[in-house]
Amino acid sequence: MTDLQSLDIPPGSSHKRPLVVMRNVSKSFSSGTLALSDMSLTVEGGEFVSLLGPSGCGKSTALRIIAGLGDTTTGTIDWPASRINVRGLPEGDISFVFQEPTLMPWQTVFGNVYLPLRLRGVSRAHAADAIMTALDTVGLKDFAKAYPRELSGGMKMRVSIARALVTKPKLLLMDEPFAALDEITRQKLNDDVLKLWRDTGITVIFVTHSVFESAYLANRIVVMKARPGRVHADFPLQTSLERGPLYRASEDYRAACEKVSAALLDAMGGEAMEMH
Ligand SMILES: Nc1ncnc2c1ncn2[C@@H]1O[C@H](COP(=O)(O)OP(=O)(O)OP(=O)(O)O)[C@@H](O)[C@H]1O
Repeated sequence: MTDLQSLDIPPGSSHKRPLVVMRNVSKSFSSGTLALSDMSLTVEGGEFVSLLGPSGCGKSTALRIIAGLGDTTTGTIDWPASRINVRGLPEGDISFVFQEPTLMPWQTVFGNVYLPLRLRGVSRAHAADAIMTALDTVGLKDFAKAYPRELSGGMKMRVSIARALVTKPKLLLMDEPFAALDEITRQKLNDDVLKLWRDTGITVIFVTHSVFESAYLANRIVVMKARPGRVHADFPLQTSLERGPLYRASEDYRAACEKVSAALLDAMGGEAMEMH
């Protein structure tokens, strides 16, 4: 095992400047709901951060604000390592994967993955290599001509991930992407995302309700507290094991689940919590 692997840091990742810095962000909706209050979070290049917390604590709101899909009421989002466009966003550097795969049923897998490049004016012929590489990354190279209706739920989610990767983003934002899938498919996709993270050095912020999923995936856990949403705990999860079947059966993983679970329980003020 190399030194990098033992530190659980993917090769090729940059640790010089933070990728994104969220400073004292508050968000009020017109309904009067204060969804986030004074939230600060700095994410370094190459991290796999899991954002975890009780329902309604503002996880999706925080992720959407980072993606530029919603404004802050107060506070700032900075991108020290990126070139910023006129909208204040490192547009090409961010991709978002939602809970639903949101594929266009009338388009093939290839056509669905092409969408972000089509929106940038790239011709189909010029985009073809990037599309096939993204499909290869998620194991769907042989399904380029298939339509979404021919795919299982897990395969549709893979297409959604390929579509997010086709622009080669630095930061992948994932909002409970596997919550609707069965447990075996979810575990398989967890392994696929880990492989992707290790192979590419991409930075991931992954929202989940699941203690088990966050303890399996992340090398940093950020637990949020509700009403109003804010960061309650922020800690690293390190292991000398590569995340995979051995890790899933290990004492390190059991201890990680316990640690994450205790932090979540604390964020919920000791309310009864079901582990899932
Ligand atoms: N567009 C909106 N308009 C008004 N209120 C909103 C809007 N979006 C979210 N909220 C409210 O903001 C708070 C935070 O919501 P958010 O969806 O970010 O939480 P969450 O932690 O992602 O929840 P969950 O885990 O249930 O998905 C909630 O009280 C929610 O009702």
